[in-house]
Amino acid sequence: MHETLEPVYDQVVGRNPGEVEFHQAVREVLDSVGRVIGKHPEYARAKIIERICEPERQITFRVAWQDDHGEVHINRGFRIEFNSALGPYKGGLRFHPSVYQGIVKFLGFEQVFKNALTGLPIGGGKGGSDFDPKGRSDREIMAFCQSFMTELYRHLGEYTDVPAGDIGVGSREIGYLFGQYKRITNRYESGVLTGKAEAFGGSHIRTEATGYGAAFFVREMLAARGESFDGKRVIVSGSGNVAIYTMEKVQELGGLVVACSDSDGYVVDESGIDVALVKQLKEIERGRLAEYPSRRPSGKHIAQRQVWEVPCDVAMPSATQNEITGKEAQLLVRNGCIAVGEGANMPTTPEGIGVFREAGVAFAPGKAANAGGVATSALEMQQNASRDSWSREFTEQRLEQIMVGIHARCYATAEEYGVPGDYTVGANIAGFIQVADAMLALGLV
Ligand SMILES: NC(=O)C1=CN([C@@H]2O[C@H](COP(=O)(O)OP(=O)(O)OC[C@H]3O[C@@H](n4cnc5c(N)ncnc54)[C@H](O)[C@@H]3O)[C@@H](O)[C@H]2O)C=CC1
Ligand SMILES: O=C(O)CCC(=O)C(=O)O
Repeated sequence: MHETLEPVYDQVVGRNPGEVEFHQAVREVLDSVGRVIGKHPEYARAKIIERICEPERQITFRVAWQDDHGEVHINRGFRIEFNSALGPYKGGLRFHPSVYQGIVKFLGFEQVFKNALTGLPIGGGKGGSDFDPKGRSDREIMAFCQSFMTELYRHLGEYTDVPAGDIGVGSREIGYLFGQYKRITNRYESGVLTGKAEAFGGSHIRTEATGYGAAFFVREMLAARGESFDGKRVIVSGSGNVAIYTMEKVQELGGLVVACSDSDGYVVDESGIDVALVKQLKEIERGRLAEYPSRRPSGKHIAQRQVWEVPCDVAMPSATQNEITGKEAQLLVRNGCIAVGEGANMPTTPEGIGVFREAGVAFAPGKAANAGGVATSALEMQQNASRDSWSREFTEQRLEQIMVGIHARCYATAEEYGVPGDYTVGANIAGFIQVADAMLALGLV
């Protein structure tokens, strides 16, 4: 890290004790932007880096709700409104028992740079709760969402803060959240949430966007090395929203997806993962991957092991943070992996990234590779603002153009700063400069 940034990092650690994921995300960005500091003394004078690491607003609240047996539960809700220099705070909500301030803050911080990379007018934020949706009935999910929104609504607005989904939050939850927002405010404010169902203001392709976008980004990254998905063995972690649509698009682009996972283990299917079956198991039955082989005998379920042990050419981590440490990265490299595209947010630890860098593996960081989701959310906001609804084909074309553009921008920035092919540095610097310039222009606020 640039020597002038060490004290900034120490201050972040001191002011946010115990929030290790947030520290990790900040360190990665500061490691990259040290290259910018010498060229732009105006950023240091205006303390842009110190300001960019401090959320504009942090909201924590109680969420009380009742289960189907009448028992009362208390969860904690969060919204980190990180940076609004480029537009309203924009970023998803995560419902998972592991959620605490440090996770929401790291996600909000990453979101600021990711959203800048899309080139669209959106600031960065993130939220969620330690609520565990696993095994809950529809009515319980609705009760939780209504209670969550009953507090959060006062902080939201299409020009203020616009949440969407993330782990544990999909179009069902967004529907319940929107319904409660509309009821409390008596406003049909379509653009206040994205990821809505197409029946009431949702955009075509938003469901698919993060996964499709990640596949487009990796296609571009492979092309930059004279490679393609054609005939490549691909493994994907997770089997949720991002994983499913990553697999779907990779297969369309000629890759052979041979494995995917959930928190109980993984499925390997040498004839190619049946994505329609994974959708049925996960999106409709809300069940487990362990049931896959009983419906498709070419598949084998390996319990309590990690998908990274399956040999592949391309790995696309699409479940959660820190799932590839140095150890898993070494295993992937040993087994011949040549490219990694992060569908999840921060799934690779700094040690893992180091292993890939050393081995010359093409590596697409989440804040670039998974930006298609939030970019399509911004397209949803555009459609809502103009009371319009675009076709599926047109929306997917826009998504593809945006991903090609993000790839080109990260690639060119890495070259400009003397680290050709390093998309981590390219993404961090390109996103940072855009936000920093806007912050300078907006004055000391
Ligand atoms: N939904 C979206 O549009 C976007 C999501 N992301 C990121 O993609 C990742 C996946 O999100 P979604 O697919 O939306 O969520 P999801 O809830 O649809 O699926 C999550 C998947 O990850 C697995 N998983 C979650 N926590 C885990 C843990 N602690 N250990 C092992 N497996 C775990 C689950 O079993 C599930 O298969 C997250 O990192 C999220 O932040 C990034 C950009 C946009
Ligand atoms: O679509 C959005 O607003 C949020 C997507 C998101 O949470 C993410 O990019 O991590």
